[in-house]
Amino acid sequence: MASSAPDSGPGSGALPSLSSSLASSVASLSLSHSTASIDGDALLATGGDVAGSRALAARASGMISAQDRRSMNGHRFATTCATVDDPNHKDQYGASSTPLYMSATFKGLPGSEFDYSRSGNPTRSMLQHHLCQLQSCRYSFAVSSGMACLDVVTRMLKPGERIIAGDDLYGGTNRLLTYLASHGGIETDHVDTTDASKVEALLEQRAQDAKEGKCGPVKMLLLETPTNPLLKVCDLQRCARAAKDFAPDAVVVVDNTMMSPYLMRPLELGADVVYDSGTKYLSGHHDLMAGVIACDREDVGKQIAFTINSIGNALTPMDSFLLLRGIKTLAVRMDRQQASARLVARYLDSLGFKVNYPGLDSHPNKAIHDMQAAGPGAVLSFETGDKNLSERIVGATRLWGISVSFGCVNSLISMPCLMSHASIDPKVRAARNLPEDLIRLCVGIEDCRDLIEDLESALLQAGAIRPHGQRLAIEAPAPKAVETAEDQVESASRFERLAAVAAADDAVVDIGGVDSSKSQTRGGDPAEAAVAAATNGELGGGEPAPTKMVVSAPGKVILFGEHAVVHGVTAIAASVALRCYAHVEPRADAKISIALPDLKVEHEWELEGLPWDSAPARSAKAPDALDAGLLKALEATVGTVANESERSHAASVAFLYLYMSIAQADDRAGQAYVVRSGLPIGAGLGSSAALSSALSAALLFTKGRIEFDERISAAAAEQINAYAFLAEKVIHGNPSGVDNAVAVHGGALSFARAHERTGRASSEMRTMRGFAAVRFLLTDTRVGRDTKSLVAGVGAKLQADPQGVGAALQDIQNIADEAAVVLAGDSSISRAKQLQTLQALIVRNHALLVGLGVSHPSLEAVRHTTEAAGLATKLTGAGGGGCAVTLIPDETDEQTLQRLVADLEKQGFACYQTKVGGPGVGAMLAHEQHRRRFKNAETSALVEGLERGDWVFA
Ligand SMILES: Nc1ncnc2c1ncn2[C@@H]1O[C@H](COP(=O)(O)OP(=O)(O)OP(=O)(O)O)[C@@H](O)[C@H]1O
Ligand SMILES: C[C@@](O)(CCO)CC(=O)[O-]
Repeated sequence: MASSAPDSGPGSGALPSLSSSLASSVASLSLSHSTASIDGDALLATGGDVAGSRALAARASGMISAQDRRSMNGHRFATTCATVDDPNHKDQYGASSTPLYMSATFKGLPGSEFDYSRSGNPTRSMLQHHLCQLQSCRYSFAVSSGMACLDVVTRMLKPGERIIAGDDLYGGTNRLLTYLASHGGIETDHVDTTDASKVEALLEQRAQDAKEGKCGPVKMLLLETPTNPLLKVCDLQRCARAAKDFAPDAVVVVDNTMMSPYLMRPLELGADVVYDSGTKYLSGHHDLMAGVIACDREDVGKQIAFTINSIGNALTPMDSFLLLRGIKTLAVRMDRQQASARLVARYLDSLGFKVNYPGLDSHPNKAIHDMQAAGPGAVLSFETGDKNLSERIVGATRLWGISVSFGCVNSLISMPCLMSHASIDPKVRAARNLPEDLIRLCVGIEDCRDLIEDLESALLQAGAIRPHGQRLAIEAPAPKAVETAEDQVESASRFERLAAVAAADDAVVDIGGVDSSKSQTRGGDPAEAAVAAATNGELGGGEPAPTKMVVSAPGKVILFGEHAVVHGVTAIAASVALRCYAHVEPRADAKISIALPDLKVEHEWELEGLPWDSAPARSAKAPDALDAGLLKALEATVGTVANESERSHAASVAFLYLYMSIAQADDRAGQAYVVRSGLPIGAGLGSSAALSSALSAALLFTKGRIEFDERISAAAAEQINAYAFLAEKVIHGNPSGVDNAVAVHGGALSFARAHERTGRASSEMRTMRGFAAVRFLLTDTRVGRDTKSLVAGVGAKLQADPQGVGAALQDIQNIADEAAVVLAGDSSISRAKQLQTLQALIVRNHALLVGLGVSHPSLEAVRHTTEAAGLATKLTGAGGGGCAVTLIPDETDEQTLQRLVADLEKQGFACYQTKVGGPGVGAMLAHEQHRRRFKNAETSALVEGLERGDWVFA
């Protein structure tokens, strides 16, 4: 048999026993090749250059499969894994499992095999013997971690000597090498090891430098393939040969953790030392830390044995026991994990992500990898193009645990730049082309269908992909039932990948309220969002208030809880991709004007003619309630204008109310506002809240009440929202605040207002991450109605029948609670189940709204039509006409949808599918002194167009 690790006696520093057969010669024993042979290693005794001849044999025959390869004991690998048998350590009771010797010391006469566990422990000896069998080598050592392996092997070097290593190393490896340079005088040159010619050139260069006394000799070539996390592959044999040619004294060390001895044997490819983090595949369960070193060279083996005994980092008995147990299933685990990893890689690849995995034909060094390894392994990484998007994907997975490390039976997901490689300076990461958006996947043994399903739902939820046909033009293949993992991979064809920027726009935005640390608002339309980001990112405090700008805010769709939310019940709503735009610029005269082209109205007022006496006292915060005196005065001001429609009258009063609440009485600078709506007005999609939010933001910005900072800050958003709520009150009477909360914050949220009925003291908002991935069809009945009177109507009903209406409100609260669980985005409910539940809740909620008297025959017609197509519909917003919302399940094919839309349009309704969960209020500056700050051409062009007057608001 092969010997186990040479341990040494306590404190002696001398070489310890090689095996129990040599138990008598403990402290003074020296290693030799013959002792290894004596120890039963007949299979290994192939001559002086064992590793070299193995390498030749391996290359000549091409790599044999991982399953077929035989171990030194003649068995195939999986058999060897499961068969722990050390003839020199037979258990006295015939225990089937290796006993755990939890003993620091052993009694006995000098010369006994074991005396002190730092130097030797029976459980560890069994493990090391087993590792020799698995790795087909003579010397194996088990230490406390993978990093401990590197510590041990680098201790072979002296100050002044050098290391050459790859440039895509594990963060911990990098950290230790940096430490060695600063504290040990051992410098490392990093090189792109995927290009062997670069390794050769550097070795040659350093050999020359050393000869000329410019630097010390290279004493170690440290390789890792495939690398972690980019899965870059280097030609081990060619690099090892180059080391022998140019730096014959250097040891070639390979970190084989990604492959494990099952898939790759670097000793057979010319390496002198191989180490594995045993924490990973060897143990497989993430329940221990261990490192394993293998080598065949006696001189190196001796040095390693000396170091381990001296520094005392040999593996503990307990961890040795656990590692031995884990190793028994290495082959079966790896087969399963690798098979699943291949499928996951194919799935992501077919969605169009850049996937790094040597199992894919697209891998640039696949041929080299296939020559030296028996499989691609179970770690892969992919890029999304956007760090935030990656964070959302990682956060949205449920089965994939967010964790560093790999090799566990459970699947893991991580962002190396934030986790395992965070210790590498960001500049160094950038220089080494480590993408900040990289996501690493470490595939476990779960059912691959579940893994892909979970990944798919996270990608959907994060806005990285969407079902084909979410924009009506695209044909979507009908979904196939998922029976096999292959079916699951094919499900990728049902989705299209969203461009990174668009994806960021699609995604749900975190909102303030409950978690203020996440409170951020974003810019508006895609282009506008870019402008807002570019602009806001550049303007610090102290900048003059902008004078000319466009502000926009989105409408909303309420999925559950309209009307009830006015009375304290929770509503669930999300922003839609239709927006209201407010353009403001200075006027030369002391007048203020507003144009409302959608309602064909324009107003102009002398600033001095406004009822300033009724204006509220200036306060830092928006007042909670309307000032009845000011309202009355403004109604009179607006009311003097002839031909005013009721709608535009309300909007005009709301505008003046905001103006006088935000501007100072002594502010004589005139302003001209133009407001345009991309939303149908008064159709239940929150046009009034979008108008109120856009006007509130435009006034607060231009009057210097809030500043541009890094984006629109949480505090600024809160101000915008508070004033928008005032304007909503003017238009709406008794709004709950949900519409303006969505318009300002964007995203998707559950909202409950403060209300005495429920005893809630302040309003509550929570992000609903699961909303973004759900598809909706909005149908506008084109029946006009007025939210103010509908809300008032429900209020009157509640007063007349507190019990009956109270019960309905409670039912709606229950619906919202159930929906919140489904839409929170972190439940363990499958997507199909989620959509089914939502459909049932939609039906229930609509029935209750009918009971509240806010439906309309046109809405019932929409509902009947969609019901016939098997889809659930409810009114959305105030009802009484306006819009209905229909949930479109993933499996709805495009033809069915087109037929439904045609059917609805035939009845005179207007249909559109819409994205939900996009950004909230956004601002675009046209401020001369800031123009040079705009970052990209697209942004500058937009602003120039605005200034040239390309934007027509009439
Ligand atoms: N672009 C606009 N121009 C002028 N007034 C507008 C504009 N957008 C909204 N409004 C004002 O908002 C009112 C419509 O608000 P209302 O609350 O009745 O409907 P909504 O907000 O579209 O629907 P819901 O409140 O059900 O979501 C209009 O009567 C008008 O006063
Ligand atoms: C009907 C209602 O619930 C929604 C209007 O979009 C009123 C409100 O919440 O302000």
